[in-house]
Amino acid sequence: MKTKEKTEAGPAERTTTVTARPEPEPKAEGKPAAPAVEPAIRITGLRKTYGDVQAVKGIDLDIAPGEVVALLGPNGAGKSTTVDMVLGLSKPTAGGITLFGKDPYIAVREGLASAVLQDGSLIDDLSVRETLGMISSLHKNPMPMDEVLRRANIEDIADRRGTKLSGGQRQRARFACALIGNPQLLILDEPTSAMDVGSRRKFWESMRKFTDTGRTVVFATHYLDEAEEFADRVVLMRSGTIAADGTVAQIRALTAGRMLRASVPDATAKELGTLPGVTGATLRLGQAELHCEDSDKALRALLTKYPDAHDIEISASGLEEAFLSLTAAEEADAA
Ligand SMILES: Nc1ncnc2c1ncn2[C@@H]1O[C@H](COP(=O)(O)OP(=O)(O)OP(=O)(O)O)[C@@H](O)[C@H]1O
Repeated sequence: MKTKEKTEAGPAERTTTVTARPEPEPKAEGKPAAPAVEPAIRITGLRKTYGDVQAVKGIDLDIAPGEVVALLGPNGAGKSTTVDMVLGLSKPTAGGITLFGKDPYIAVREGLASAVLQDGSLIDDLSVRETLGMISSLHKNPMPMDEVLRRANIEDIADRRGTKLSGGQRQRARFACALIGNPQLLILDEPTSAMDVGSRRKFWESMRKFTDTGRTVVFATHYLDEAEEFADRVVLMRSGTIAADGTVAQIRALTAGRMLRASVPDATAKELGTLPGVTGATLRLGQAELHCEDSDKALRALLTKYPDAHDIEISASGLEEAFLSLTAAEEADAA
């Protein structure tokens, strides 16, 4: 595993890159026979422009077979545009993509790669089972129907038509459509956005079983807890570039420092923000969150100035803080 930090010159293209590829697990018995040498996804110099909008500004990315990668970024960062190109649904303006060494269109046609997209639809006049049966007939090595229904947690709605499904049920049915071809690479664009808490949990349990078989998953999400819990690597996009790339721990570490939380009566965020050791402060209903470069110094200063402060907690900065800090850099660049 190698770690490297790189800061490029131009502000719009500035990139903090931690390259840290978790070694893929050795192949267990029964794992799909992916070609060992080819990356599951190789992206080189990828660009996409829509008129004046540069949605993707020249990104390079390798994803190894067996990796589970979360694609994060604020709205408009270029995640969906990248995913569409990876799946061969839209053409790059420049650059190249291969999936297991093949053109994306061919890899998808051969059933090597499959996707759950934000706006995919089902066939309204068919039941979920019938739709799955139809898709299954197009594939060489489909997953058995019972296994798909179980993995996608849709056994109870298999005989319902597409029109009779709720948003979360449709999302699970679309997941089943992606699974039925038995793909080695699954790409998910905000896969749980319409799901309730229970369905989200079941979805990720099922996904864990899927990746335990050595397959590759790339998912775009706005739920940082999903990335934190599930991904072994995070790629953070910002303004069409890759702002950070590494394990969750490495991305977290990009925002050095700690978070000090406390109940602080009679304070203002401005005063708290000027305490020694504190780099930023928020205050809501007496609950303070202090971003600290030196939490020991900050704690001493806090208790000296506010002896009534209580319920104090100090923790390492989380992925959310890293995300906010790395995307705040974008706002600063834009200003
Ligand atoms: N078909 C299109 N025509 C013109 N501009 C587009 C098109 N699709 C995307 N864009 C623009 O490209 C940029 C990247 O959009 P994209 O949908 O890839 O972002 P995203 O990271 O997926 O955002 P979100 O999290 O909101 O889904 C945005 O500025 C968007 O407005």
